[in-house]
Amino acid sequence: MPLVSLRDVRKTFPAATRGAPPVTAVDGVDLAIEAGEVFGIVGYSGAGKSTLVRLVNGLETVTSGSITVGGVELNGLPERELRRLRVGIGMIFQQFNLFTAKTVRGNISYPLRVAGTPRAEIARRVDELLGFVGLADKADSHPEQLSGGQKQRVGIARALATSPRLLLADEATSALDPETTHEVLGLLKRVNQELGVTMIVITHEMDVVQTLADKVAVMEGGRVVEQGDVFDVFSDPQQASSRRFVSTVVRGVPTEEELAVLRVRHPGALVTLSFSDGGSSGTSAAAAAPTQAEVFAALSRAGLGFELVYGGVNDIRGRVFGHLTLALTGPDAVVEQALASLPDGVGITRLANGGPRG
Ligand SMILES: Nc1ncnc2c1ncn2[C@@H]1O[C@H](COP(=O)(O)OP(=O)(O)OP(=O)(O)O)[C@@H](O)[C@H]1O
Repeated sequence: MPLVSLRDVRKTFPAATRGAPPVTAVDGVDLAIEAGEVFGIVGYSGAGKSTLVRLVNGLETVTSGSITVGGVELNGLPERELRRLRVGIGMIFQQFNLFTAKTVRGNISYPLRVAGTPRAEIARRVDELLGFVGLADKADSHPEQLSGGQKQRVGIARALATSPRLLLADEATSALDPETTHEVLGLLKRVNQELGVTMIVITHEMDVVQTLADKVAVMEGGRVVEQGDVFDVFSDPQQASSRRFVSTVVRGVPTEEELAVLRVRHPGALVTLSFSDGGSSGTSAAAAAPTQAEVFAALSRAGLGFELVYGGVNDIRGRVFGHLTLALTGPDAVVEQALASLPDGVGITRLANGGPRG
């Protein structure tokens, strides 16, 4: 049985102003999150991601549908039971949400004090957590004396204080610089792997999904438009709306603005070739995918001139996919013949000349 299960979940908020229609923030979502998994939820701002996690920890109630956590149905659960359930769910936030008047120790011990844990036990647990997040020397500091990364480590330690099975992270690294993001992601990975904590991670950052998540759901307009294994969804999204979102976060796909510049600079045929080598853990189909060298050799054999004008490679836990945009020079017939001669397994997107755009 999944640890978290959502069935046809809807959440509608009343209109903010009189006469305006109500806002459907979550619109018929089905998800199953297995114990031990890191599940990413991605999508544009306003897609309904935050509302979804607030429903999972019972901070909001569903308008219709069902959410179970550890087999317990949240809908209609009395407040006391809900509070008990929340002890098993940690949450971390973009802005850390630390108590500024409390020390690091005070922040981390807070959930344990609320839960009525004996003093000696609190002291022992907080020391353990300070060690785990690498802040033993900051126990008596106040949040304003800490860097952003250190604040988030306190946030993580506080969220773990009651030993939850589930951790919800809402844009937990979005306020951090890339290096600090990397550190915090490393810590979250340890939380999953060493402590076995299941995670739901909301993010708009590719690095986060790439580093942490096993599975991902793409949300748009309150709906999950696509979900599955991270590598599959990011290397080969099946739905137009997830393709649009994915192209904004993966490396190697030019933005509309960049494309406009490329089209001016390279008036001939422009194509993006997509590769997916699958890597060591790839499926047999992915492992048989052509290498870039084979593709370049096929283009040369066809007598086509080409120039690499844009590109990038994405590595998701050793499985690699990438996009290369080439400006092709040669008569139309040769371009067509060369593209037709490319080995199977190479995605071809025409960006200019002789086909649909984008
Ligand atoms: N309490 C509320 N009352 C009214 N409308 C709300 C409320 N909370 C969220 N919404 C609306 O629901 C929709 C989804 O919001 P939500 O914050 O869940 O999206 P999101 O994907 O998390 O976006 P962001 O990344 O910007 O936080 C938005 O249109 C938002 O304005």
